[in-house]
Amino acid sequence: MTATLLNGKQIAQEIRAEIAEQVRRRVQAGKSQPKLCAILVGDDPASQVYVRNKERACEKAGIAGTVDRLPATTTGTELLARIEQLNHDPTVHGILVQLPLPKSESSADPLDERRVLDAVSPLKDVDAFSPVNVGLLMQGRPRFLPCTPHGVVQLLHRCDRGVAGKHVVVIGRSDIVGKPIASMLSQRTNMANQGDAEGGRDVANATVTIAHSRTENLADLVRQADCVIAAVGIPKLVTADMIRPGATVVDVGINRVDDKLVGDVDFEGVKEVAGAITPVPGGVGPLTIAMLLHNTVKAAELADG
Ligand SMILES: Nc1nc(=O)c2c([nH]1)NC[C@@H]1CN(c3ccc(C(=O)N[C@@H](CCC(=O)O)C(=O)O)cc3)C=[N+]21
Repeated sequence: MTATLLNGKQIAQEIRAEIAEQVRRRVQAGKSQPKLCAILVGDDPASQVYVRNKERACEKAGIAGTVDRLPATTTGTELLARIEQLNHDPTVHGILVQLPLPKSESSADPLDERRVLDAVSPLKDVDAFSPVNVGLLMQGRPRFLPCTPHGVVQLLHRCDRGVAGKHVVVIGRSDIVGKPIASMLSQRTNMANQGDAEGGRDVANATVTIAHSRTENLADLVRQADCVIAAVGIPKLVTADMIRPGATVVDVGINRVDDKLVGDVDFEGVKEVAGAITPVPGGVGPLTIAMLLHNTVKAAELADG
C-alpha cells in the first residue's frame, strides 16, 4: 500500500469532541440545549440503523435528539402537518426527514419527497436540502452546508489535502453530494472555515469537472484528476488504471453487496496507486453525522444566539 489512509472515523471523533465542547459552553452560558428532531417514515432497516446512529451521536455531543417514527401508511398531508408543527416548535432547532421516503401506499395523498423537503423551515434545515439553502450555497454565502459534502471538505482540510488550483473530478451529479461538492470546491473561499477549523489547507479554488453516466471516456477523464470524488453508487466503478499516481481519492459510495458495505472505489487496487484514499466504512460516512451535529448547533445559534 502506497496511499495514506484518510481516517474519517478518527477525524469525525475530533470534530464531535469540538462540537461537544461548543455545546457545553453554550449551555453553561445559559442558552438552550440544541435539539434535533428526525422523522423516520416506515421501517426500512438501513434507515432505522442510520437514525439510531444519529440519535446516539447527538446524545454523546450533549444535543437533544428525538425521533418521530411514523408508519409507512402516513399520508403526504399528515407528514406535512407534522413538519409544520416542528417548524413552529421553538424547542426544536433542527429537523431532518430521513430519506428515502417509503413508496406511498396512498395514491390519492402520496409522500412527495420534493414537497416534503420544501416544507422544512430553511432555518431548521440541517440537511441543507431546502431550495433556499441550496441557493445560498450556490451564491457563495452558505447558511447550512450539506452534511456529506461538508464532511468531505473537512476531511481534505484536516488531512492537508488542499485542492486549490488542482483538478478535481467529481463522479456523480446528485443533489445531495455531486452537485453541492462540485460547487463548494470551485468556490473562492475555503468552505472548511465554516466548520471553525484552524490551520489545514485551502479546500476551495479547485478546477472541477462533473462526470456522470453519460460521460464519454470516463477512465481518460479521471486519469487527469489530482483529486477524485466518487459519489455514484456503483460498487468498484473506480479502478487502479483510472488513477493518476499520487492522486487523492475520496469514496462517498455506500453500497451493500452480499451484506457487506463497499464504496464506489476498488480500494484494494486503488490504494497501490493513489497518494491518499478514504476507506468504506470508516471514511466519509462518520463525517456526515459529525457535520449534522455541527448544523444542529448552528441552527440553535440562528434561533437564539
Ligand atoms: N435526510 C437524510 N439525511 C442524510 O444525511 C441521509 C439520509 N437522509 N438518508 C440516508 C443517507 C445515508 N447517510 C449516511 C450517514 C452515515 C453513514 C455512516 O456513518 N456509515 C458508516 C458505516 C455504517 C454502517 O456500517 O452501516 C461508515 O461509512 O463508516 C452512512 C450513511 C445519511 N443519509
